[in-house]
Amino acid sequence: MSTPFSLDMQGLTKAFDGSQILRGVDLQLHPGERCALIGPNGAGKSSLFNLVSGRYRADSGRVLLYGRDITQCSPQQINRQGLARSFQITSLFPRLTAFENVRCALLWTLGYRYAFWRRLGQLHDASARAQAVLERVGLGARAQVPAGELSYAEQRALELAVTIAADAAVILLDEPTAGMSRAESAAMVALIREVTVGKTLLMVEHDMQVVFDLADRIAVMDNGRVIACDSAERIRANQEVQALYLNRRRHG
Ligand SMILES: Nc1ncnc2c1ncn2[C@@H]1O[C@H](COP(=O)(O)OP(=O)(O)OP(=O)(O)O)[C@@H](O)[C@H]1O
Repeated sequence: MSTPFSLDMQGLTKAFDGSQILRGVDLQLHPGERCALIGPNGAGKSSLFNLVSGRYRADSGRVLLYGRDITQCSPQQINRQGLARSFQITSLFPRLTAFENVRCALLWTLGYRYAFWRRLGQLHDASARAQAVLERVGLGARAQVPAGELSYAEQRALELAVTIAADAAVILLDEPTAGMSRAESAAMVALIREVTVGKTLLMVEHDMQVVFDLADRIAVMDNGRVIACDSAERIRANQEVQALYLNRRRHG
């Protein structure tokens, strides 16, 4: 059955040790749109990412990727079906070069898709692609530098390269500009915009400047639910969202 949604989250719930963390998350994303996921600490944003990318199993509800149910799939199966989640810097291999890190990610995604993966031609393809992806994120000249020796901003760009390497249609980024200076953050926003053209982006982000610069829609999570998902203008005017952030300021 055809679906207008690239990513469709329906009634997702998850509890840990008896405490309900996700309480019925509904969120639908269209192909080609960029959506920022915001909300207070503990709202459930990372848990939702973990669930959509297969790291956690939902207690109930469904996740559809271009209409295909991926709720019970493993992270690698989900990845191979076209959803990539950003790896944190901590999951880069610091002693491997930038090039080797991207190539490893490609092999992980593609490795089982082709029966004759070990054929030299395909290894060569992966190498060429890894270099091309590094060029795209501005790290072409840094390809042979160990990841651990790159600057912080370069490591974040490498993290992005690793995420987009296999050309997934749906990309989940977790605070891609956290810890960056304003200038680095602006450069990262430009880069993300460029590499996600035509793709679906769901991005957890606390920096509202980045959110407003990049997102077509903003989804607001609170207490395990998406309470609103709309344009920046409408989210700003949304009374429930205003109350959430005003309350935080008063109590936080
Ligand atoms: N594996 C787990 N086991 C137990 N509790 C968990 C687990 N993962 C998340 N939680 C709990 O779920 C709640 C929501 O956390 P989550 O990290 O999803 O929120 P968040 O919106 O991403 O917050 P932040 O913005 O601070 O990262 C927290 O109370 C957290 O302790």
